[in-house]
Amino acid sequence: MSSQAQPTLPWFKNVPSAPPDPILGVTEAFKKDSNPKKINLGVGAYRDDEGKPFVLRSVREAEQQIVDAKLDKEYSTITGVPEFSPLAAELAFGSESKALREGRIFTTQSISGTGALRIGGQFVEKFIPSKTLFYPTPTWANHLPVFRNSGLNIQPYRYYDKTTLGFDVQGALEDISKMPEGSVILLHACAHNPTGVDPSKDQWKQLSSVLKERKILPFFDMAYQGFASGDVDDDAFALRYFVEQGHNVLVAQSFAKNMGLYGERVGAFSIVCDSSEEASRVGSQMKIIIRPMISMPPLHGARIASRILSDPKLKQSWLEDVKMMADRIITMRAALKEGLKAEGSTRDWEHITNQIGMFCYTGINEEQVQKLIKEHSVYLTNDGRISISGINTGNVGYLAKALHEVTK
Ligand SMILES: Cc1ncc(COP(=O)(O)O)c(C=O)c1O
Repeated sequence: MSSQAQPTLPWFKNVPSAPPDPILGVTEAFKKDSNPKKINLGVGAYRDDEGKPFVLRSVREAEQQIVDAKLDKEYSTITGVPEFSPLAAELAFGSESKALREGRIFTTQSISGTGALRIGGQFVEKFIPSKTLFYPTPTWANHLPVFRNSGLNIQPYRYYDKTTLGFDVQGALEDISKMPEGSVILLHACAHNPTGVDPSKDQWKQLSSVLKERKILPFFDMAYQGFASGDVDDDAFALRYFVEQGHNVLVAQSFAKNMGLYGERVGAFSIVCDSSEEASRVGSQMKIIIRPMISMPPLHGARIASRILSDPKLKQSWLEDVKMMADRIITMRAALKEGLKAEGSTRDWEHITNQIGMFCYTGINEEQVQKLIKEHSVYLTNDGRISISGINTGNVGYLAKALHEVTK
């Protein structure tokens, strides 16, 4: 110990205040606003047409079954939910998946999508020598600290073209051509957050072939399976195609949005290997990554998801609700675009309905965002991203008016 050591008491006097989280900070500001017309377009948790949290019928029913079966007896004996990982893997990779049948995929329960990304990041840090992960620009704000805190060197690649408001395929391919062999690339499996812009099927095929040639390892973040098209299998196209093409991939899955289980933190992390023996080795390492982080995953939410995925009736009801939620988002996108037209806006708002999924990149600048917040009590992130889940038939007219006011 140095003799120059600072006095230790009081212990925390040098701890500075941290800046608010860019997304959760929006909700904090929203809560403080007393305007009855205020709208929260920050967080992407699904809301019904009255702006209330939505509990899926399948979730209610599965929860009742769990209570009736008195599964609480197992609370002190089980480590994680044994049937959950195979069911999650089947949802992601498809029941027809050859890799799955061959036992080449290791899957483990995780603390929702974020926890899956984090343990995946840690695995990359430990076993992929380059320790470098390329992320699309822009990407979900939390990706950066998740991977940085996993000890990775993170680098951007071009994804969104602000002039075409679409996927910058040329920019992405050019950047991929310069990625060092052995790097990892983060891909949003569907419903890219925040842009709502996904590659087309042909562009996915092109990406698959280029990434394979360049020897880049794909890490899929699948936080919105079902929210892009309303169909969970269609939304898994890119991931399943890559696996069919022989890629080894890492996958983070979240059930927060598509089952409305945000608070239960239900997720899974998978690695597609070359053999079942390799999957078993990889799995043994994942276990020792997870143990000191969370020891073991929680039961309740994963039990709900397992029941839904294994009971044909519950699964059908769930798939219908996924479709309903995705359709409501499409309807609200159209209503917002129509509302802006009705206000007399002459701006091009076509991208509102061209984009897919929970989020819409409005294309408005930071000054306009601040005006929306301060003058209209409409809350959103600084980059102009709005969560469609915060829009409903009751507030879409007010929102269109406010958006027109700040952009005319
Ligand atoms: C792109 C993306 N990935 C991952 C997540 C993680 O979500 P969760 O940890 O709530 O499952 C989110 C949530 O907003 C997201 O938008």
